[in-house]
Amino acid sequence: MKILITGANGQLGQCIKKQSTAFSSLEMHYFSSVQLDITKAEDVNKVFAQGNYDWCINCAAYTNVEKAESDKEKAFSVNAEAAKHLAQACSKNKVKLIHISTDYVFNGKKDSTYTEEDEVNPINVYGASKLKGEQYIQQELKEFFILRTSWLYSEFGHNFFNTMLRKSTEKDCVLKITTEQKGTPTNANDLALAVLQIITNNNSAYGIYHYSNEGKATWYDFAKAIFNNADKLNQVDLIASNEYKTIAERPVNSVLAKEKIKNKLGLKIAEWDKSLSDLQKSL
Ligand SMILES: NC(=O)C1=CN([C@@H]2O[C@H](COP(=O)(O)OP(=O)(O)OC[C@H]3O[C@@H](n4cnc5c(N)ncnc54)[C@H](OP(=O)(O)O)[C@@H]3O)[C@@H](O)[C@H]2O)C=CC1
Ligand SMILES: Cc1cn([C@H]2C[C@H](O)[C@@H](COP(=O)(O)OP(=O)(O)O[C@H]3O[C@@H](C)C(=O)[C@@H](O)[C@H]3O)O2)c(=O)[nH]c1=O
Repeated sequence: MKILITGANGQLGQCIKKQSTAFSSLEMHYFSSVQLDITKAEDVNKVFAQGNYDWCINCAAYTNVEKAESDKEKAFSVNAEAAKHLAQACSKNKVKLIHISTDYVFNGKKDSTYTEEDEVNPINVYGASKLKGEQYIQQELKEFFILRTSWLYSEFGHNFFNTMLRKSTEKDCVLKITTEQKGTPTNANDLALAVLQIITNNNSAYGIYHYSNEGKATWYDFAKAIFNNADKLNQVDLIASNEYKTIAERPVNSVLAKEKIKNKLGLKIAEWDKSLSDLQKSL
C-alpha cells in the first residue's frame, strides 16, 4: 500500500516514521512542509496526480495555540482551507484520508468525557480552525478517518513534555503549572501506531473518532509525572497554580471518550501514565 504523509517533519510525522519500520507492507512517502505546502492547491493536485497513493495521512497543521489568536488567517489557511484541498484531491484520486483533529473543538464545559456525538463549540482560534477543517473534509469526502486527539507529546518536536525537560535544566528552575484544565496526555507514538493499524486493518467504518491515551490529568499532574519518571522532582520547584496567564483560552475539561474507536476499530489503548513512563525509560 502506498501512503502519502504531509507535514512529515512535525512531531506526529516523526513518530509515524519511527513506528512504520514495523509495517513492511506500507510504502511510505514523506513530504515535509518545504517539499509540499498543503496551502498550495496546485502543488497538492500535482503530487496526488503523480503518486497513485492509497492513503494520505495529514500530519500538517498550524499548532501554535497562542499565536493563532493573532494569526487567524494563517491558522485557517492551513487547518481549514488546506484540509479542504487535500480532501478534494483525495476524492478525485480515490485516496483514503486520515486527518488529525483536536480536543480543542469542545468548549470544555461538560463535566464528563466527550463523545463523538457531543456538540462542538471551540473557544479559541486554533480550535475553530481545526473544526472548520473537519467540516470541509466531511463535505468533500466519504472515505476518511478524522481522529480527534489531545495533549500530544513525544521525544520529537515542540510539546509540553520537551518544554518541561528543557526548563528543568535551567538554574534555580521554578515552574508554575496550571491545575485549571483536565485532559489526557497522549503519547504521539501511540497515536502513530493507531494510525498505521487503522490502515493495515483495512477497516471501512469511516468517520470521526476520538483517540487519546486512557485516564485523565491536569497539566500539573502531567509535569509532576514527567519529573518523577526522570528522577528530577527534587531538582525543580514545581508549583500547582491557577494563575498561569495565556492569550488563548483552553477548555477546562477535554477528556475524550474512546468507546467508539475501541469497539468499532478494535484498538487497544494504554493508560497515559504507563505510556509516559515507558517512553521515558526507552529514551
Ligand atoms: N500537538 C498537540 O498537542 C496536538 C496536535 N493535534 C493535531 O495533531 C496533528 C499533528 O500535530 P503535531 O505533529 O503535534 O504538530 P507539529 O506542529 O509538530 O507538526 C505540524 C507540521 O505541519 C507542518 N506544516 C505547517 N504548515 C504547513 C503547510 N502549509 N504545509 C505543509 N506542512 C505544514 C509543520 O511544518 P513547519 O514546522 O515547517 O511549519 C510541521 O512540521 C495536527 O493536526 C494537530 O492539530 C491534536 C491534538 C493535540
Ligand atoms: C509552559 C507552561 C504552560 N502552562 C500551561 C498553559 C496551558 O494551559 C497548558 C499547556 O500549555 P501548552 O502551550 O504546552 O499546550 P497547548 O498549546 O495548549 O496544547 C495544545 O496543543 C494543541 C495543538 C492541541 O491540539 C491540544 O490538544 C493541546 O495539546 O499548560 C503552565 O501552566 N505553565 C508553564 O510553564
